[in-house]
Amino acid sequence: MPLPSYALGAMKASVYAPEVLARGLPSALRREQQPERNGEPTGSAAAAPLLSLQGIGLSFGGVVALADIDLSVHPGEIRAIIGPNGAGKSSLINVISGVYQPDRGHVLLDGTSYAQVPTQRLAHLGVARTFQNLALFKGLSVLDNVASGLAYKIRSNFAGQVLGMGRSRGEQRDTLSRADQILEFLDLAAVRDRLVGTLPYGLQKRVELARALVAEPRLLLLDEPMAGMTASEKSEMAGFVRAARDRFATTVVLIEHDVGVVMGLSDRIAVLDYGRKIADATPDEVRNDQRVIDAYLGVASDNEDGAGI
Ligand SMILES: Nc1ncnc2c1ncn2[C@@H]1O[C@H](COP(=O)(O)OP(=O)(O)OP(=O)(O)O)[C@@H](O)[C@H]1O
Repeated sequence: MPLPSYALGAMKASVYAPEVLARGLPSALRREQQPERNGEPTGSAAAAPLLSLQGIGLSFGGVVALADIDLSVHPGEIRAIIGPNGAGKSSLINVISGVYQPDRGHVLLDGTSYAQVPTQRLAHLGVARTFQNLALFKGLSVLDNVASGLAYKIRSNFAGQVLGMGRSRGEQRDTLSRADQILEFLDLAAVRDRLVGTLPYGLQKRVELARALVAEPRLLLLDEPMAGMTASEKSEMAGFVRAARDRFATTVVLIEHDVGVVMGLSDRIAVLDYGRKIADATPDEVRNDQRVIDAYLGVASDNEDGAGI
């Protein structure tokens, strides 16, 4: 479903307006609220990376979408990937989720190369994702949509499922119970039996998060989770993403246009520009990185009076 024009306008404005990037963030989103482990933020560089990208290159005809991208994301980290329009964010998340095969380089999850694992088996490795444009079953209930996030685990055969016999009955009970737990966790229990298509857009985005989370993935990929949302919905969603990381120890990689929200939510931020990674650092470092400022403004800013991202 295409995003409403007001949402696109807001997203582009947030990309190009440094004063938006520098704005104050709701206290619920401030980084000091994130959990610590032995005095270090969760996702510290001390642990081995859960996700590693090594020398990723991807072209579409003559267009270089990604060039020599390295990325290491550690367990429990919330990592944002940002960049101006056309920078390569979607291409990168599609490479990580196995939708695109890179022309060059390797994607490793816990040391295992994706090249050795068919894309459809990523869920079994513990990878779940949401999509930029909602990919929900609009004619099904919220509960059924969330339960579908566990479909890859159903082992019973088709006849067993249709007849509600044997192992399938127990599986069904377990699936629904887990879906109900996630609905409770994401404050969606009140709309459990509503058809997804009848819900406001912001709630549909949250249902998609619930469907990805129900399998308790090790790696959660979020493709513009706040796109089209109001400011308060974005703030709420950021809180849920952080809560999900805390509760399930999930590692989160997200791309998002609203850099103001990203700054408050992420442990580290990788910045792409024309398919290259130009920065990979903490929000504070990224905010003050001249290459990043230039990429977003599209001009050198020698005469900036300290206004950073
Ligand atoms: N399927 C495709 N076919 C041809 N070119 C593509 C395709 N997907 C992406 N590109 C090109 O690759 C480059 C990177 O695009 P990508 O969509 O990954 O950037 P992005 O940072 O996600 O942009 P946006 O913020 O506008 O969504 C762009 O030049 C784009 O036109």
